[in-house]
Amino acid sequence: MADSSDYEDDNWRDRGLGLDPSPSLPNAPRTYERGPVPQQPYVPKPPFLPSAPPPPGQQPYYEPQRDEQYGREHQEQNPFRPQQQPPATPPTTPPAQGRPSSFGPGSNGVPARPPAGNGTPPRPSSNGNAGWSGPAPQPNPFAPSSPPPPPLSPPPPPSLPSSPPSSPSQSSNGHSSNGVIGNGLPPQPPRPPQRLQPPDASRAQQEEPRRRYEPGPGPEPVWGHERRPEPPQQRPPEPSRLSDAAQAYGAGRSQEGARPDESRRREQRYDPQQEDARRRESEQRYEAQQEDPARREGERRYEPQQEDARRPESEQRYEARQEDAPRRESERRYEPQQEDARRPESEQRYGAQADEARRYEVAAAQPRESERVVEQSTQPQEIRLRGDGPRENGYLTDPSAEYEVNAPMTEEPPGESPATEGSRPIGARRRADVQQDAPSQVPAEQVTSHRAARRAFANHTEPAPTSPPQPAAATNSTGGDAEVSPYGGPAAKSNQPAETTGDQAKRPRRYRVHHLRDFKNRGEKWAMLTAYDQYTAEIFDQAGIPVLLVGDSAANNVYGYDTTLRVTVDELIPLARAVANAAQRALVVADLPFGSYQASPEQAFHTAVRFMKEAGVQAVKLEGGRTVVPMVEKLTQSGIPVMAHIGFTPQSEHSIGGYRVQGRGEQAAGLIDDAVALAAAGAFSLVLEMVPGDVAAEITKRIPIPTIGIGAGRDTDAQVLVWQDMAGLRSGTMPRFVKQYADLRGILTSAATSYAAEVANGAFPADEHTF
Ligand SMILES: Nc1nc(=O)c2c([nH]1)NC[C@@H]1CN(c3ccc(C(=O)N[C@@H](CCC(=O)O)C(=O)O)cc3)CN21
Ligand SMILES: CC(C)C(=O)C(=O)O
Ligand SMILES: [Mg+2]
Repeated sequence: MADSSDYEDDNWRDRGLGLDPSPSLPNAPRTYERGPVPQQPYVPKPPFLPSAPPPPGQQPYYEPQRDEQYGREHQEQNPFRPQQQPPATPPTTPPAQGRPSSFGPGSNGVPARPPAGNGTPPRPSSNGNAGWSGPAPQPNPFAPSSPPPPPLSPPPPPSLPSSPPSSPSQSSNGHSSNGVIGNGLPPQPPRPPQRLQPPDASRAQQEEPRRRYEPGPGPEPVWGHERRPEPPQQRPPEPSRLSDAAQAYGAGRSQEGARPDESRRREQRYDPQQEDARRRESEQRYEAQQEDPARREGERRYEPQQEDARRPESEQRYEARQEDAPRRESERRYEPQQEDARRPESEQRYGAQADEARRYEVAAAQPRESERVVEQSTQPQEIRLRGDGPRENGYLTDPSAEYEVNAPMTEEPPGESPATEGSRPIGARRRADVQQDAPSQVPAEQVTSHRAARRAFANHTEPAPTSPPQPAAATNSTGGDAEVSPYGGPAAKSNQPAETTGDQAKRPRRYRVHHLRDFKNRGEKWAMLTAYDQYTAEIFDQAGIPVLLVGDSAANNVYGYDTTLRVTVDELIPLARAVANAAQRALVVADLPFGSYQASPEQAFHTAVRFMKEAGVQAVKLEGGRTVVPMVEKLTQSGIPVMAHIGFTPQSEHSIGGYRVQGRGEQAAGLIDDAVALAAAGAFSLVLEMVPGDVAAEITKRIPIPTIGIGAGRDTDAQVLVWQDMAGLRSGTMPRFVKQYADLRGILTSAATSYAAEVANGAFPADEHTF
């Protein structure tokens, strides 16, 4: 029986459950991560990581020394860590041996690059051989020399552990919370017992659990999982204990076939013939578009001189992979509403975007003679976005102080003169200044610039009703949920498309936490994407993505760091501001960076307030299980919605010991406990990263808040992917859970190559580009 002492004395941390007792970084400073926290002033002690960056200009960031710092073995586990390149390897040479990946060449699903001479210059690096999109994609930077390490525990059994979570040896996995438990590190200070909610159901029956986010009728415990709108006879019995849960889970599985819509979906997923047909249909439509003579004048303007409708090699490669390569099981599982999301179709629906893509593709098939000339210019540049500059780390210098002390805000009216800008903190500028560039803030009468006009056009050609599968949920709870600020101000949004017909009318003005809860209640799945800038935010927002995450994955997808641990609050806030400003409907969530919330609930509060004030996000996300329950409580009680994140928590990769699936075998119980505790603490949703599918399914049933899976199977309430993975912008080895829906990298490479070639051969600029 897990009583509150399980949490008060932190016994649960010490139940080593098959964890590597000596994960990486035994000597790493832990000041930010686990300091003797709450009462002590927060004093940054840089360098906070084992390898402080070198002074500017001294040595390359990814110097070999980092091998020594982290160890070769660890580095090999990190698919995001830019590695030293074999200098002799030519850029177009695929890796001889790579970690098995569905996106690498060879046996992993990506056909080798076709020979040159088909109109598209060779890509500097093919899938499967490059690292993050950050610094210097070089030949084969990620070809590991050994296969990934075996998982900590054997593959998950067909059913969940049968022991109740009250068993001390199983009620926690020891590190599912944040990956730093049970590894020999000093325990954290005890937490106030009254704040913690035991996850076991027996206690739930004795006490009225918190139901902050519990929707729907019925006096169910907060960890009840009767949330999905399934026929009552199909519901498994309410599991009050884990053993029951396992039983119920099994029952739920066996009844899957009884759910006609579900089984139909799965049949479709696994029907290659149907898929082929859909693909060909899509391609035909796409080809028809290529011939479409009805192009807008404004687009002709950008048309290259030498029209060549041949699609670039990049697309052929992309499609070839989709068609020919043996697709992995995981890809099939994650197939969205099948071909709906395939590019040609979506291009058709998004007319303007399709034409734009075509322009690029036509351009990509341009001058071949000059390829050799521009080859050099298309080589990956050594762009080191990683800051060598001052490293303030973005942490509050004094989290015990009031926010206003740390970052004073001057709430000045929008019309204020910019003359005072320099003297104010970034946050003080707020939207008054930024909104001019934010599509959501530009009134129609101000649409005078080319960009603004395009925005207005795009708004009028918003996604057709059939795409992508929009959660219709928002409707009921929002019906006429016109999100007009009662306080006036930027909520005018006069360029926002009118809520007219189709799904547009079903979408709320702004997705809010309760809409996500409604989705879950109705069994409607939805997608979250990361976004780090204005345009992606705008695009995803208009595509109907209800939640955008400004992830700390910006570390490796924007800043070029090797892990998310490096990104700071000060680095993330500007990105979050751009996204929040650009997103009209989406709920914008920002990750709290590593070190910015673990110290204490107060620290978490101050950091979250910064994101709310300075970036304008509507919610924050933080990683960890029961260890962060006090932080979640503090934030939610302060009016800050919190998205929790358990399973593989990248900020704890060094403690976890690499990129590993979490919650296998006996760890499952602890993970479930974490999920239940976080829901009880008030989190509005829960990310499950790299969690076995059956465990994620069980958690999804158990808690009333939406679960968002990434590498957690199909049974979570929602999915999330890093957008550069989803759209094929970055190269390199992809995690298994990634599916690429486009080849942006190929498109951009072609565009840049063609541009450079035309500049080189004098084709650009032409007369029409000249004033
Ligand atoms: N571009 C990008 N995509 C992501 O999914 C992502 C980021 N960046 N940055 C932050 C975290 C880190 N994440 C990661 C990183 C690596 C693996 C990975 O290598 N997984 C392997 C091994 C799994 C195993 O050992 O079982 C895989 O094949 O999925 C997974 C998640 C997810 N996040
Ligand atoms: C992968 C998602 C969930 C994330 O945390 C991030 O992008 O930072
Ligand atoms: Mg993150």
